Amino acid sequence: SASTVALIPFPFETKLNAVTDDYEVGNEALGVGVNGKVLTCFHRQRVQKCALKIIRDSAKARQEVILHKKASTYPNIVRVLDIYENEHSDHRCLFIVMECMEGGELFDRIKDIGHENSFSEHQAAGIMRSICKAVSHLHSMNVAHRDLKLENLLFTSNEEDAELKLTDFGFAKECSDSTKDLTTPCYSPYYVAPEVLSKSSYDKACDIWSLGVIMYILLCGYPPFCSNHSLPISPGMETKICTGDYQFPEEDWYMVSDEAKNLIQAMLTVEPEKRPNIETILKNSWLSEFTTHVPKTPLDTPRVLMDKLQKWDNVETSICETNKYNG
Ligand SMILES: c1cc2nc(N[C@H]3CCCNC3)c3c(n2n1)NCC3
Repeated sequence: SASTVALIPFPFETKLNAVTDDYEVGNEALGVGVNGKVLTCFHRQRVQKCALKIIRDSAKARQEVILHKKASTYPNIVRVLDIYENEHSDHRCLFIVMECMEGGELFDRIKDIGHENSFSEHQAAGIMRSICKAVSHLHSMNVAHRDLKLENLLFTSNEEDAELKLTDFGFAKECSDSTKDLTTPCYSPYYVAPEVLSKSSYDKACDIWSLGVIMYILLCGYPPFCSNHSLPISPGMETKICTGDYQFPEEDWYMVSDEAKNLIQAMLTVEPEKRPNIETILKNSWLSEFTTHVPKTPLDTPRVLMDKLQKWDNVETSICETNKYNG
């Protein structure tokens, strides 16, 4: 059965004693993710509040833990403090102890801001810069996150100057460098299939698309692609995504700068091979000079449209296969 499949060993020290030896586990659920819940926990000696994510042990779970731990030394990534391998309700589980992000999800901060005060293009640029820095760290170590969304971006505190960090590596994947290293002996050029040559480098490109969707939502409060009825995804919506069919409705976008719109358009390029990479994105003037350059025009985030923005937990959205573009 799956549980007897040989599991890849961890390339770092994990703890085999009970997590409750060292932490008192709170019963407050901080959040619920695709593959596990997040609780509060308190270190008994250090008297430090942390976040605890419990996932059932499997090859996929180990991949998530290994990649998150590897990335967690970077500033804009949620820090992993301890990993425990424990039995839990007679299943082998992995307990990931992380720094507790007291400010909650970016998703909720946008909804709150939508109802309280204006949310400036300047603030949106600051947020995008933090997210792009996290993504550039990941891409520099050839890891694609593949699940960039407002729910996976968390603030360290509720203060104005809180830091924004990326979490949830359940879909993350090591991917070969975008400039395909044709010398690696993993395939013979005569026999290599097109998807082998192209697929892996597109994992990073899919992160850039998600950044475009996040930036669009930050600036107006609703997503560029949504299904007309309340279903999470619909054939009409999938067509709009695959053909890059979205608009900047004048009534919500007239006060947004052209630089911002041009940057979104670049990130929402349908062909992955034509999409700019994260280094190019970070050099964009809207991001690099946002301290002086980006206008501070207040956006009146549309309140009525905020309801369109919903959490899509546990929805397997059908992503357009890259080979549709090759057709
Ligand atoms: C570390 C990790 C973490 N994850 C959290 N929530 C997760 C739940 C699943 C979707 N991504 C975010 C929350 C947190 N923290 N802190 N604090 C408040 C909510």
